[in-house]
Amino acid sequence: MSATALKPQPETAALNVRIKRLPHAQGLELPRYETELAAGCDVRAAVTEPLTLKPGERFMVPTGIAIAVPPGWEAQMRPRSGLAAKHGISCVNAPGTIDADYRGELKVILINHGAEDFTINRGDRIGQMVFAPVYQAAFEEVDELDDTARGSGGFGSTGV
Ligand SMILES: O=c1ccn([C@H]2C[C@H](O)[C@@H](COP(=O)(O)OP(=O)(O)OP(=O)(O)O)O2)c(=O)[nH]1
Ligand SMILES: [Mg+2]
Repeated sequence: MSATALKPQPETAALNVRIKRLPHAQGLELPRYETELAAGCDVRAAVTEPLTLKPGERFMVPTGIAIAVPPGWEAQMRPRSGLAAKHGISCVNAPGTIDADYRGELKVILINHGAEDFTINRGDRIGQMVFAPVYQAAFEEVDELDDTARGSGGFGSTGV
């Protein structure tokens, strides 16, 4: 990759995404990129009252928003590293997959891997969405696949 290609390209056009605020998200910030070149935009908890996750507990936390991901794209719902490092909070299904044809409320399936109770308040930034291009595969059934050096070796076959 050339040095030019490695430079940030702030002029890159953003992806247009329609977003709908649901009634229980009144007054909440919409997803936002916290820094100029952030990959993920933070989504907020649209809980009406504080929600406490005990160690080991999980909960589908509402975000109060619905989006229309453009065809050929997906949104990934990912954990925030600060919550993970400080409190052991993650997404059970990380990265969550938001399909381009999904129109329901976005939820963040949080789990408390920490040793302490963790309380989520209305408006807390609980996850981040990353938009990525996707292809659907056109599967072609065959009797044999081509040989490779790896073959069927996997799951640690190259050592640790
Ligand atoms: O973290 C997530 C993951 C998924 N979803 C929503 C959007 C996604 O398009 C839909 C279905 O997700 P997925 O395909 O991962 O779940 P599934 O268990 O396969 O459900 P379905 O049968 O509805 O596809 O649920 C979220 O709101 N948050
Ligand atoms: Mg699915």
